Amino acid sequence: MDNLLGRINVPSDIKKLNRMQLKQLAEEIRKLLIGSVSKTGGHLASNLGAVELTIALHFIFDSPKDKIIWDVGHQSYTHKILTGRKERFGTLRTLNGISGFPKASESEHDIFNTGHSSTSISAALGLAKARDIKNENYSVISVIGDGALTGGMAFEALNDAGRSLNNLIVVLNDNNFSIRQNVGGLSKHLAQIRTEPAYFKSKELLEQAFNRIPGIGEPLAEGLNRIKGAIKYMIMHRTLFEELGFKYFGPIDGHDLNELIDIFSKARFIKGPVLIHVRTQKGKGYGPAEEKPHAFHNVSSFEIRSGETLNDKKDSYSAIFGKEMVKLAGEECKLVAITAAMPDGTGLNEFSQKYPKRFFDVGIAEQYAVTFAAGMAKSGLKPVFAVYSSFLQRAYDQILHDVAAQNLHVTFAIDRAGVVGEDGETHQGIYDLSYLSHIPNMSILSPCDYRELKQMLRYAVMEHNGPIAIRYPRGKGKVVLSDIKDPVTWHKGIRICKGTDVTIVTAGNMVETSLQVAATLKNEGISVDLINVRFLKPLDEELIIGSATRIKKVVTIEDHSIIGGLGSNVLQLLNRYELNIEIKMFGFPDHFIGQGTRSELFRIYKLDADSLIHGILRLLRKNKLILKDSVHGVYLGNRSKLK
Ligand SMILES: Cc1ncc(C[n+]2csc(CCOP(=O)(O)OP(=O)(O)O)c2C)c(N)n1
Ligand SMILES: CC(=O)[C@@H](O)[C@H](O)COP(=O)(O)O
Ligand SMILES: [Mg+2]
Repeated sequence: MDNLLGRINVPSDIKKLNRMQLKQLAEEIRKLLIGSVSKTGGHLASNLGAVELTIALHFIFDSPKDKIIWDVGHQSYTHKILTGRKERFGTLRTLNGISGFPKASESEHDIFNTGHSSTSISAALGLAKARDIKNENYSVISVIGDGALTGGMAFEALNDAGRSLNNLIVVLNDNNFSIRQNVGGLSKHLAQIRTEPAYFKSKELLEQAFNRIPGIGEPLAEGLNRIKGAIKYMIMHRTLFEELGFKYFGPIDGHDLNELIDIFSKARFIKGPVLIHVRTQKGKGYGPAEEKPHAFHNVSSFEIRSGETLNDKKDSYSAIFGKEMVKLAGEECKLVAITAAMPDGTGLNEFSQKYPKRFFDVGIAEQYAVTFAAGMAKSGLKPVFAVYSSFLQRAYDQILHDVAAQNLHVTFAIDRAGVVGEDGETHQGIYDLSYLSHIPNMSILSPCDYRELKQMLRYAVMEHNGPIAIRYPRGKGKVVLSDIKDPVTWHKGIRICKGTDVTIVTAGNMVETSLQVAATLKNEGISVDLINVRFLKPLDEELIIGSATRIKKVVTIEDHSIIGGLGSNVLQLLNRYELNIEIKMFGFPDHFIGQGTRSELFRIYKLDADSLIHGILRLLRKNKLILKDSVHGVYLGNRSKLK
């Protein structure tokens, strides 16, 4: 059979295909998606469900003149394939490869960068308003999933869009699934529309129906009209979207190209905001993904025949956190767990099964989750909100205003803290310290291994009182990193090894790297005073100042942005005590950190052990601690490191 995908170089090439060919194109794209994502990993299930939807959009609309905005953007792979990136598709999510999310810098067809949920309707409305002010003529389309629609921002935009006089198209891609089962009243509303479509009718259809009834059809008197309205409400429901001012079309079969093309071709000429409700199946066309859409939401590389991945999810900080939560819940009946649509990713699945009444999935609603937790804490419960670092960015004011200002005992289990890797810029969790450390009352910890995570969680829930955050990275860690077993005590750090030449202040996953650095430097005759602060806030002033004043050379190492991170906080500490001590900070610089594996990113940003050793040696050389003909003969053999 003729390979149709080979003929598609720009989206307008699709318009040359007939309906049968479009169907074939969909199958070719599915094959490419499965084959390629099985190697690179990625958001397979969502993309398999959006193939026909994307083809139909590009068949009717003229990208980039018409502007398509993908909410979250994790479902934009077919769009990428159809807009000139099929040859590079094998580089998806890899270092210097194409992004797993829309990126304006990558293509003119990627109108608006996304990655975090529920932004597309706001952005689309902004673009549509700008179009109208500038008297331009094009369509603006937001494609949003049923999960993303649970985010507050989506509602704020729907509320405003409902009064728009000009065309704006919202395509609701409803697969009845978020990363797991979707939750909440809205999800129920959508399910009702899906299963009882005749019960819900658009206003236009209702009007037509009533106008056909003799005697009522002609609007003879206002009174009659009112009666008509009352009857309508008795026998029919309108969708929420119509109540908000949208013209509603649906539910449409999102895998039927004819239906999709038909509705899109009409929608572009309608005045005012339009919502097209499309039903799709997450994972469509690939058995294992249809069966377990959650497992193929963001899958690592897998074997196509069996659908099996090599990734052992049980060996991760998230899994250890989840296990410890279950244990703690057995001891403390006030403990409750909250997630914003991420029960799998945060490790809370077992908790949700064992303690369903104490588990709350609030949907993609981080802001609400924080204030919800504040309410619970106010009433004496001990809420733990497990959330990814980058998604908690959303809830800054709720943390400050609702939790910290009232000194409420809410625990923030901040997963994916530090660089996360392949998801790239939007997902790197390297800003949480910057947005948390300046908040009064807040304590922040970071475990260096699984044992510390368990200790810290226990401390946070059982002993602490007030807002407290524990930040830990994506993926695996060591079970036990050092034999120091000190209990977690508020603001106390630990000295892992005592030294005389340089102080290293670090925490979390960078303790492991710093241990390697210290061991190599020791071989070279440099002795490191290695401090694991454990508490990133408040810092162990005595320990840090003691070491810094004794050695006078401080290095900080962190998996975080330098600005507002551990190094900055140590510098402020030295400044507060008016100590003029040299400090060198190793962390991420002031620009967005792109995609790549975590180890690639550490290497590029000189946060791997080798680069850090090199950096510290340079610093010491500058300080003339290491002389050209050092007494430590070893240096002579390693002088290249000092250049
Ligand atoms: C603010 C924010 N919170 C959480 C996430 C993580 N997340 C990414 S996709 C997703 C589910 C989206 O569901 P839906 O919109 O229905 O898309 P589907 O995958 O079902 O196609 C979640 C929770 C995110 N990207 N942004
Ligand atoms: C699109 C999105 O935001 C999530 O799907 C995220 O990619 C999940 O990341 P993890 O794989 O780290 O859970
Ligand atoms: Mg969905």
